[in-house]
Amino acid sequence: MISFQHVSKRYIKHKALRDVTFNLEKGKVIGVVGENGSGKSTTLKLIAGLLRPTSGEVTVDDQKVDRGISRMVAYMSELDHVYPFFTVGEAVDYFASQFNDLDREKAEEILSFMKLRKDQKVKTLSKGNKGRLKMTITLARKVPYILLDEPFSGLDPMVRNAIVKGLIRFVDLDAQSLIITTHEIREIEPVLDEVLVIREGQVLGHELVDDIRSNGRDIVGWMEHLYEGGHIDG
Ligand SMILES: Nc1ncnc2c1ncn2[C@@H]1O[C@H](COP(=O)(O)OP(=O)(O)OP(=O)(O)O)[C@@H](O)[C@H]1O
Repeated sequence: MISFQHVSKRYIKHKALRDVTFNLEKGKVIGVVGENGSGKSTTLKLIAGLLRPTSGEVTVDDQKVDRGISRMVAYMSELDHVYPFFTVGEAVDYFASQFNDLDREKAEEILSFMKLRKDQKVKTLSKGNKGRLKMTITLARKVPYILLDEPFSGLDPMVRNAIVKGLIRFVDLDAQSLIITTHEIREIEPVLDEVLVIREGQVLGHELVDDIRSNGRDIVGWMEHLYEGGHIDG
């Protein structure tokens, strides 16, 4: 379980998260959604141990997050982090040398699903294909928590649905959780178990998708309702 207890994060002047408390259970696909600048990436970076909370505590499976957390958490950032002169195959080899939990067989399977060739140079890949490569490298790691920050940016809408479904195929929900920040709520809705809505650094809503549906709403309808009410919990 991932747990935030009264977590605040301040960047020099700006308070990106304000006294946030929530738990994310294991074995689920969780969407972290909200407007630009609401604090979604900051939340993921705190789980990945790339940032430290200004106050409060973040734990993963009861372990306080520190640098060693990379054994439990695979994080895919929004930014380019793959050396441009590598081929796709070399990029996979490089990350396999950095993370001994990277499953090469699975990486090959995902590359072929993503329609990437191992001899392609990273610098020649389109933005969408770079995104696919980053997703491949992250999803191929055998860790309990996989974090994807805006994985669909740059992907054309025609393939987005297929990629969303593929994501699930490559996650072992008996042993792994997938946590995704996204603005593409409608595309991701079919695979989500749980949604966490962040607004201006606070938790605006946190609900199981089944519970949202049993109230006769879809996620977008539920979010509209939340934003209208301006209800803050957590
Ligand atoms: N390194 C930084 N230094 C200063 N301010 C930052 C830094 N990173 C983020 N912020 C600010 O913190 C707030 C939350 O940023 P964050 O990136 O977590 O939002 P987000 O919800 O992921 O946004 P988006 O949907 O645009 O990616 C924003 O106001 C942002 O400008």
